[in-house]
Amino acid sequence: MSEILSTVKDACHQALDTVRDLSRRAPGTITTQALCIGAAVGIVSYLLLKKRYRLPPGPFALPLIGNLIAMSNSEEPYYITLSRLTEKYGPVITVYLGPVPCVTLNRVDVVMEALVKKGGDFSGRPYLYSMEVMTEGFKDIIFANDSTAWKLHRKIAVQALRHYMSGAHLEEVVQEVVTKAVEKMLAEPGAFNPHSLNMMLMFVMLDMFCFGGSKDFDEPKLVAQRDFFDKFTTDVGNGFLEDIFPPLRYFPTKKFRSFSDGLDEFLGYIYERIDEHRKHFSPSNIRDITDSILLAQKQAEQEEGSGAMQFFTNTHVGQTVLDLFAGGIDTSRMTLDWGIYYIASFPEVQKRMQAEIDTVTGDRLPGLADRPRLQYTEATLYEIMRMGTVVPMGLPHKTAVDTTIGGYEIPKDMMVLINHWALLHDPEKWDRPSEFRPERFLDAQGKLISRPESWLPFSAGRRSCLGENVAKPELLLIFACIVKRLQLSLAPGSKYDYKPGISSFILHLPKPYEIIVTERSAGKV
Ligand code: HEM
Repeated sequence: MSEILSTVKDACHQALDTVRDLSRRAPGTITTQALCIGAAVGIVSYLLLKKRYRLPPGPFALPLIGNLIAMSNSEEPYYITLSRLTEKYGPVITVYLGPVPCVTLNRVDVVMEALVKKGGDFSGRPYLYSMEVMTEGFKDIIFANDSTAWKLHRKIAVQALRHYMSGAHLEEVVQEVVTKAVEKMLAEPGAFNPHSLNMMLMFVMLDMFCFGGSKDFDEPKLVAQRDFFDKFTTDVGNGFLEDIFPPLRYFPTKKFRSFSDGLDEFLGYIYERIDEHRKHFSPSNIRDITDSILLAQKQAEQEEGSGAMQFFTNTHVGQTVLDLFAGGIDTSRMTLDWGIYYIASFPEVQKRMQAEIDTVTGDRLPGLADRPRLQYTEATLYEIMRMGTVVPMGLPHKTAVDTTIGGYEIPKDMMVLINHWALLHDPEKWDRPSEFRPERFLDAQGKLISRPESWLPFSAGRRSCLGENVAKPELLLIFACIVKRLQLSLAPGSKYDYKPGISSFILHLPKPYEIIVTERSAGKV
């Protein structure tokens, strides 16, 4: 009892100090008084929560606003700020997204403790209103909380991807789509920004994987979805006020209304494609990922009966397809933007890739069977992914129980973010982390070393990326086919810059740049 009293006394003293400070700075007005009272209430609750749970330390957070002002600082993305703050607070840092506390993990040992050693404690997803809307009530994989339905759909999606990887599909689709993209690049009259083309390359590719879609880069429906998607990921990456301040859900902001209108169209596109598949579905001819998921739905119905299908409705099917389609496009197209940028910026790396690819493939395009012999090219991909860090703060996790991390107590239902940028740029783990050096992934004989412990772009544990085994060979083949056919260089106006252009918690893109491409004589296949 006396401990609780002294905690309350301490909290009140600290709150009063802050209120006095605020009143001294801007005395008199009603707004100031309201701010002071708000500050006092916020600080008391914050300090009580902190004392009760020994929460990890972190920078001072304003009541209601939390650390949002510091986070929106355009000078430096917040994941880089957090990496610097580890010197003061250590690797586990509490920040406030508005009034919502959130624990960030900024070093590989605490990340592995959370995601692997105590995997079950950290495998939830926090409730986000915008994602509830997007996932039609969390009937998806990516944002669904740890549940029976999530486990089932994750398993089905892994099976669908494995089925797809078992044949020659991946290699054929990559070679065909990259050949089209290369033609488009060569048709550019001079320097051009490859962003839209990169995005379209991934859109066409995922459309073919998921729906056996058209290879046409100018297909109007696909172009419209691509343009929506670009805006959509920027909006989602910056978050919605509706997630933080619930009353706004009844009076949505313009940004939220535009998100929800675009989403209706995007979902319409996905469901239209699935409906077409249902009409021509045959279990003996599985054409693509959608067919694989429809097959799983049919098998579940035969085994369990229609009464047990509440976890496998048509909405679940639509959302699983959406997870693979959108999850696959977004991360890969950002990796492609970074990759083209680095390859064009570092001619000596490009030259080594081309020499390796030419030796291994002669006068044909690279294929999956070449992968073991494309060690330098694979090392370049890993370095692109390290430097590019396309999902810098990962996807949010949530604790399922009261637990601990790095010696701190973390209450149940706490949002937890993994700072992938910090792991991939940790100076304790990487020699000169801001330099682009693929050879850091090779041994003295030029062979790939085993995965460095701080290289976790796909995360780890129960929630780890289920597309890792598709994304790595797919991206390797894309880069290998592009540099086999083309010589890339930065256009005279574009200079290499280590700092990102666009960034948010789930977005990390280079500054807009232009390239010049020419056809290689050794690349004629
Ligand atoms: C460069 C490529 C990619 C990167 C860097 C990447 C990274 C990630 C990361 C960091 C997560 C969050 C893990 C966590 O919560 O701890 C994730 C989750 C996920 N990724 Fe990927 N990903 C990539 C490609 C793909 C592809 C190609 C697909 C599908 C075809 C995919 C599907 C998913 C799904 C469905 C999840 C959610 C898993 C769950 O919540 O259970 N990703 N990815």
